[in-house]
Amino acid sequence: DDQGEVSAVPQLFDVEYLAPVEIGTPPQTLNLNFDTGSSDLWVFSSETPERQQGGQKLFRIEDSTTARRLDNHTWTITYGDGSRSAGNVYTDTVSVGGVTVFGQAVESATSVSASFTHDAASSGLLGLAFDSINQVRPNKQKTFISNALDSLEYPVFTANLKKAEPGNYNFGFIDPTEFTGPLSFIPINATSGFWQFPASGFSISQPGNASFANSTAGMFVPIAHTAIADTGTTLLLLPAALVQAYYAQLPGAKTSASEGGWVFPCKATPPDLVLHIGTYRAVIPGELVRFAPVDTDDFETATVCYGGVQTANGLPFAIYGDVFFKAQFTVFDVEGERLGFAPK
Ligand SMILES: O=C(NNC1=NCCC1)c1ccc(Br)cc1
Repeated sequence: DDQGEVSAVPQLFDVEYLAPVEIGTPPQTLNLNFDTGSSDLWVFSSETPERQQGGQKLFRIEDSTTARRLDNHTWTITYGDGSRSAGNVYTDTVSVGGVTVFGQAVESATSVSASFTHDAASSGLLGLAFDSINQVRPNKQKTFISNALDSLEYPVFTANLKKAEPGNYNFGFIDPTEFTGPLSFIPINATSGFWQFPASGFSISQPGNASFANSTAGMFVPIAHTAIADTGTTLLLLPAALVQAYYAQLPGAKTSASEGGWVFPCKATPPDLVLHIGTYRAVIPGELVRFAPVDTDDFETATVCYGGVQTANGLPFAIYGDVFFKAQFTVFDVEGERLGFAPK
């Protein structure tokens, strides 16, 4: 019986974005991690072993009069960061932001890996990628957005994440008050099951100088890459050559084996990173690259900061994670298989 100390690292910085989901009858509200990088809706439940629970609110299956076991179906999933979960499958009524789906597959965890156990705030995940990569067997199940599509005014959802404060996801409409410039759409390739798109490279601009971002002053570095839009990943993970070229512009930036990535002096404000996506110029302000202090708990006293831009080592794609969505309002056009970006 493991009596070892379980140290909880306080989540002081935008590690993940949770939203309330109502499951069952009467509705049980759980905060789930909305993840455009996966396609399973799974929850900590009354079937999750106590030793693997870490304070999460549980979906109590036996308390829902509309929960139905999907016999002989199971699921198992491994995420890009190596975290894992697995279990049984039920169908039940699920509501998100006033949108209700009857008969939604709700995957109950009978096993979760340590990083999920130690994340008390998250009761599971709600996948928003394409049905093709749902992990229920022998019959794949549909995602919440796939099931909800016909009941939405427009077949879209949007992400409006923010630094150090709540953001929001909208389902079925585009709220023009949530972004400033024009929306720029690009087609995605859904063959992989992800929100996948090509990017041509990057340029650099001095912080807060948007006009500079569009001028030729910040030379364009043509490091083309394939990316996925993934709200389930915290950082912006890019090809090593691109990350190296970016941090080369930041005095004192270096890779740290102990911190597991690129770090730099906290006193410096990194240059803005401009990602070239088709004709769209996605400006990632340097203050978002200044992701978290490393040697203390606050930016004012820390000397070393951890970068919000890191290398997508060993991954098949670049991962445009939450750091990206804090800078760009994003439309996920499910029916049109397009992504729309706008500054905000
Ligand atoms: O798992 C992925 N995104 N979501 C989540 N990560 C951690 C918990 C949820 C992921 C998907 C595709 C690639 Br390529 C890399 C990572």
